[in-house]
Amino acid sequence: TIHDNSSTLTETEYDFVIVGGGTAGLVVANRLTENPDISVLVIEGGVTNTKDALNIQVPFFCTRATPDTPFDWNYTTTPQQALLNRTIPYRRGHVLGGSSSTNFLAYNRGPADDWNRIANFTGDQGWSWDELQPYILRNEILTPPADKHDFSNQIIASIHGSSGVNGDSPPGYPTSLDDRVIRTTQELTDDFPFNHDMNSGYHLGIGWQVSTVRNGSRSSAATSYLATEYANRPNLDVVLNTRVTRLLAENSSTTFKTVQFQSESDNQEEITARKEVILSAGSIGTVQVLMLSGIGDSESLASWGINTVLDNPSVGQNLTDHPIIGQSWFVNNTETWEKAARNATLAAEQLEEWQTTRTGPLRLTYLFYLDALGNHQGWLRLPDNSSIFEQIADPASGPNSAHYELIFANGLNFATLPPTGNFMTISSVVVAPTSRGSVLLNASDPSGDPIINPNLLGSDFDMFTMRAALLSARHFLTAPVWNDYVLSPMFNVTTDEEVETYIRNNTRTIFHPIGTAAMTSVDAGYGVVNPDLKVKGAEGLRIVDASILPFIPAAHTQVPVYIVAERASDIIKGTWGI
Ligand SMILES: Cc1cc2nc3c(=O)[nH]c(=O)nc-3n(C[C@H](O)[C@H](O)[C@H](O)COP(=O)(O)OP(=O)(O)OC[C@H]3O[C@@H](n4cnc5c(N)ncnc54)[C@H](O)[C@@H]3O)c2cc1C
Repeated sequence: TIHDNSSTLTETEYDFVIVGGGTAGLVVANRLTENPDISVLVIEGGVTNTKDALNIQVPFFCTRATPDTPFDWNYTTTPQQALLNRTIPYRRGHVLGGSSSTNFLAYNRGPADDWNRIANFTGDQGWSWDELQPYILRNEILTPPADKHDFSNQIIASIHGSSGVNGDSPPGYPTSLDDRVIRTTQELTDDFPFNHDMNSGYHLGIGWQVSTVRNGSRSSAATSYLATEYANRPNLDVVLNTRVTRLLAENSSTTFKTVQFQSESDNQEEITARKEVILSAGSIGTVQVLMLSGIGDSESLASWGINTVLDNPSVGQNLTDHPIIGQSWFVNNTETWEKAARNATLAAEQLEEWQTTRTGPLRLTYLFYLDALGNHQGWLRLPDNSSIFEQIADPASGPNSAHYELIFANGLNFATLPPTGNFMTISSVVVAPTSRGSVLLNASDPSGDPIINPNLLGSDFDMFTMRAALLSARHFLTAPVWNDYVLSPMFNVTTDEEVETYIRNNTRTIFHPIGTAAMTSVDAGYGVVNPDLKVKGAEGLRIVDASILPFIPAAHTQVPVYIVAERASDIIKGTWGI
């Protein structure tokens, strides 16, 4: 049952209490309640995903779901040193389904070596690519694209899940870029080879993007893992609009089975887990709850007026994220996003088409501004002889893992659309960054917004790679097939100095924070959780969300989180024999 607030909850104890009804939390809730004898409560701070939710449901409207909406926590970063001290909105889903309800829908499993590195680093081969295959398939149900076209030359259906929970599909509507992107992989094959399916474990090259879209609408953890048939389970309660404030340790021990939350009337109430509390509040929320509960670096906790229950300096450190920048060009084509963006009647017709048939351009994960996704992605490496490798060892997880990504979009992705002109945009993303940031509490208001510093482009490698990725996007457009299409760059950014200034002025985040409660081997001496995701030094407490990833995948992060949550559910079932 889904409750709007805690006043309608009748139980005060559940077998498991899950903090955060987001991407990971709803997977675990679903899997644990497959056993009718096990009771689960999910406590979600955000709002329902079904009211006023067009911006969540329509794939094309994904950039409107956040920021500055009730669906977002509306965080802001600290001034980013490498970005001329700019602060950046740091979007996080504040809604059932968490960030899977507000993200930009790209489906990426990451390269095999990303998972193998985690397995080797943690000493648990269960995290290896091969051993994770059943969990990858358990998550996914590949569905036909909205326009029902034959997609056999776009992705390899046989490597995708066909009986999982979370729907995805290849692009549902063709764009005028599609043929040209594919022709480029023929004209510049050495630099931009075609990859028939980037989710095979080998992701290098340019390929067709899969998105978490089912029947033309967003598929989120809320629409899939908490579909009506699951939400109706008598052993599952989900309470919305209820923020967890901290966990309480049992009489001066380090057993954390009681969750304190803020009720609608603003009282602090408590609920207890008979077996375990599972923190799934995401890379920001999870470590904030840990620190408010006295789990963290003791000196920092003292400075915030919080008694230390479990000293662990790793909590909130190791924040890793993907920086992104876009470049746009004027193009010789009127079939771009600008067409509907400048024509309210057409936009209304397209919305009507989506509402009646779930097809048409709105099916696309087109973004009206900021970061753009389109029908293709590319995963690419710096040349082996790049000068930066004289300074640092290759930070990618292996020789088949990308350093950067290109994303191709059929329009302009800036907030203010000029009155004339049609555009295309290629976004460049550093996907193997070496800079690390942190999430800390705010000394003047520890339970208010945390201090988030993703430290974007905070290393020489990241800056070097961003520059190379930006130039790579330009190189892509030197293929002859673009000659009659690309008219001129939107901005004249030519000299080394201009490129650097452009990067520092325009880089943002693609919202993939991970690593703040990192998983390490049992005897590592640092890190926050063990390979079974139990919090080091604590009893009754596990973490299942993006925060446990020790390294950032060279991938958009929702599918890695789904994979972690599927395996975690099995680990938890194993612990309790359920
Ligand atoms: C704007 C945006 C675009 C993105 N685009 C993509 C993309 O295209 N493809 C992709 O793969 N990934 C994308 N991502 C990243 C991906 O969505 C996330 O990595 C993933 O969803 C994180 O899952 P999670 O379970 O760790 O956290 P979340 O899904 O964010 O879940 C955390 C949940 O906990 C709740 N919560 C937090 N604190 C508390 C508290 N104290 N009490 C109660 N509840 C709490 C939150 O409200 C939220 O529901 C994007 C993310 C964003 C924000």
